[in-house]
Amino acid sequence: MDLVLIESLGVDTVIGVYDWERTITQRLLLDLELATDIRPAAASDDIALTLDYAAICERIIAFAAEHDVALVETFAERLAETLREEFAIAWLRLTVRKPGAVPAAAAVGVSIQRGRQPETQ
Ligand SMILES: Nc1nc2c(c(=O)[nH]1)N=C([C@H](O)[C@@H](O)CO)CN2
Repeated sequence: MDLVLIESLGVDTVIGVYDWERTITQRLLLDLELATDIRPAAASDDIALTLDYAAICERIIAFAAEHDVALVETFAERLAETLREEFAIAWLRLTVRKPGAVPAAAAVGVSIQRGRQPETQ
């Protein structure tokens, strides 16, 4: 299985369960592993035949700016659904970290996998 990677993408969004969190934006850090067969793009050197990580980052940043939820779980689930609808992603692992939410921890968050993991060839 081939993966397109996005590591530590910083996005700003309104997120949190407490009243004070409804009045500010907070930064989330996202890691994504996106399954796709990279061989057609590699053979032709054509961006149209792979997942364009720049376009996906841009979409994620816009998604974060226009959404407002309480839980990181909700953010992760809705983002994964949106990306799978809009891009040809067979399977993804999405990790959402909320740095500073718990002062004693470097970050807290969730990691989800959605879709069908392609067979390794
Ligand atoms: N499993 C979760 N636990 C908590 C969340 C969350 O989104 N998922 N959120 C909070 C608060 O918003 C916290 O991040 C504020 O510091 C608490 N627990």
